[in-house]
Amino acid sequence: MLEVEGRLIEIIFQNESNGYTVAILESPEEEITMVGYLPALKEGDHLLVKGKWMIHPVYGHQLEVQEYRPILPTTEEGIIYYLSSGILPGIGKKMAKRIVDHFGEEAMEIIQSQPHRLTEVSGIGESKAEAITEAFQEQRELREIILFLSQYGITPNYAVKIYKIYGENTISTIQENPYRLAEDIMGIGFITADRIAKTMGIAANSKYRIYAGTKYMLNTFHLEGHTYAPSQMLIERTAELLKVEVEMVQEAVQNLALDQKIQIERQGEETAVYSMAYYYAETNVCKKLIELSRVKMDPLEIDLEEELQQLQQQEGISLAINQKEAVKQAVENGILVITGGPGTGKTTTINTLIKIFEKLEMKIVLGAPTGRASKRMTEATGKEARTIHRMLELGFAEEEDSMMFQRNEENPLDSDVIIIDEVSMVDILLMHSLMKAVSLGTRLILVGDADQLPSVGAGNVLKDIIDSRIVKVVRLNEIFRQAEESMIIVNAHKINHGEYPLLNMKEKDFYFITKNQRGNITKTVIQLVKERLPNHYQFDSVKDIQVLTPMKKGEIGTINFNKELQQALNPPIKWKKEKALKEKIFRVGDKVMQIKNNYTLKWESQDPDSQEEKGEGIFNGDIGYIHSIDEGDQELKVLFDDYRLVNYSFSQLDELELAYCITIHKSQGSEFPVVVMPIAWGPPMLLTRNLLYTAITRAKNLVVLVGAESYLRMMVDNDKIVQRYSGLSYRLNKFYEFHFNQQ
Ligand SMILES: Nc1ncnc2c1ncn2[C@@H]1O[C@H](COP(=O)(O)OP(=O)(O)OP(=O)(O)O)[C@@H](O)[C@H]1O
Repeated sequence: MLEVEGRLIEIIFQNESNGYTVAILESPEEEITMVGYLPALKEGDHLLVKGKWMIHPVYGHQLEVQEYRPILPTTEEGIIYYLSSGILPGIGKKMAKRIVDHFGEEAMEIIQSQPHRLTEVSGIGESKAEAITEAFQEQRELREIILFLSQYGITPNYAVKIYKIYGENTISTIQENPYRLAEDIMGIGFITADRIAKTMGIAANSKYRIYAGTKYMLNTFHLEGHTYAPSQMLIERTAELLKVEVEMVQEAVQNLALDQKIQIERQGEETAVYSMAYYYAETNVCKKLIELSRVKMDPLEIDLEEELQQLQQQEGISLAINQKEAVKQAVENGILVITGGPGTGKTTTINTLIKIFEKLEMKIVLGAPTGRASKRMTEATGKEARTIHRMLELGFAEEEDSMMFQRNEENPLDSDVIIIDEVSMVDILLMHSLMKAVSLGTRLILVGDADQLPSVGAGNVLKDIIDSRIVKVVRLNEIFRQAEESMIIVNAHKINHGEYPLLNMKEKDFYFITKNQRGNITKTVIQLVKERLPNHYQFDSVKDIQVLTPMKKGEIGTINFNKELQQALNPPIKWKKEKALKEKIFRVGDKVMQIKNNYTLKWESQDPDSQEEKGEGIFNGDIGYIHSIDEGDQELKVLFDDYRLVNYSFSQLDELELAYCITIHKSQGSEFPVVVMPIAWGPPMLLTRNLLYTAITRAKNLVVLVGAESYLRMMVDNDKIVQRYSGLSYRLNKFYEFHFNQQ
């Protein structure tokens, strides 16, 4: 291998995320073009590089760098160049020259080992000497760290993040226990830390590895939706992952519990293992639910019966018994759950409650877990509803650099009544945050359909509360005549009860098109979306019709459908700009979805009548359209909800996905005029009753299912709900039994 020492005089190109660089190195003999992964280098750096020559078809001779090491310059000229290159604060060319005039070729050595001597140079006082020494030290450390970590495939961006946390101890910390990276650095997980550890020669049965592996596995349970892991299962899965003895993991679990890193709790027959955050969330939610359910609310200064009479007359409706019951309980209790399927009058009940509380000039706050659900709630009630995150004022705390809710036990929501819709989507951590911000004496009304898919995050919150006997629950089970007109609603209830839906009734809104082959299913879905439904019903192919599917992969998965639908609805045209990202292509006009909550993404309103001109936050599940693509600025703009325009830098595009077709899981909390869904074979855990139920209840005007009826029946019959390990209902029931026995 060739070895060259020289000074980097020009960086021609540098990819910030992976450090790939093309640069010119000036060696005593010649100027060399070098290429390779050379992260965090700056012009002026002195390097020793090792590599080999290659000939690029366009650029000619280049040195392909395989290894490099920053070295300190040794010649006087080199030292002046280095010191004045901007790396050190307050040193320009003149000062650099003065330092070198004073110390000669020893200058670098002196700055490193006897920095106090810098004050010998005229113009450098104590504080300046200190600042120079510190910056010099930092530069050197950072570079050493970047180099050290690059051996393990860690990009410079992460190296800088790691350095910020461990500082000068970075290398020793990682050498001692690389698994700390997984705990301390956002974005580095157990798998990466384990790879580093292996390269470093850390033994497979090292206690650090087993601790970290156990925590990783526990977190995997949380990601799968469980608030705890059954102890035996956790131990076995971890031992299998790490390929170590079960006894070793058993010991690790005990030690982690002794160190209060995890919590072990006996729940009846089960031994439950919790991460601390989930343990606190679950126990505190439980405690708050009990407190809220026991508050004695002051009676309202109205005659409720009379008020309801008047309201019913005004609105021209007669509330069902259970709706009236819901209103009464909401008034009398600190907390109430109102649950029911589609068309059972939940929204009507919410509206009645709002009118009653407003008449008494009580302060009401409305919220829902997602952007789309809160928008729907706003439309249905005529009152502003916000996402729970907004309601709790998520923001940067002054002294922290992480996001926190500004509404909490010290600064609770200022409201007499809080109504939350679509509670089935609220997970245990969000419920915990909400509970903290509700003060006793406020009426909390939770509304939702417990038969929808459970929350994406861990927990079974709504179902557990309903099963608990602690919190008052009113079930709405009457389907109103108006709602009964709709086969979507009738069939949703049928499916929920395990009955097969009625298909293809004349002049109705629920259709099944039989296609037995997958290729034909895809073709038919595309025809429906592109031509048949728009021609027959005047629906807009892109804005009104949503294709939903259980899965991502395969012929009827989102990836394939999006490719096909994009080609059919928004094909490439010469003047239409596009941006390719891995396998995806984003094109102007494409329908896209934000796939994670981003609270800091800024939007500007395009609607002159809108009250808010700008704001922040685009949420998981928000759907928009690509408005423009600018290669020069490396930006792509998306218009959400017809008025919020958002700039995505190209590096943020992994937050977006094409949304002509989305998974049913992602559709939770949203509604669309038309839902088209392929029905075909898939993994049985995906072909379930409540997935089908969730899919069809997303449609307001029309459902079209395309595929084989046998699979439709299979879905209706498959009422297996993947069990979620959650201790909320156990805890609430324990309290109930205890309390009951006391009385
Ligand atoms: N007491 C009532 N008498 C007559 N019609 C009613 C009554 N309550 C609700 N409805 C009507 O039934 C339909 C469904 O009611 P609503 O929208 O309140 O139900 P929902 O449970 O919120 O439904 P979804 O979950 O589908 O939004 C509406 O058309 C509504 O006007």
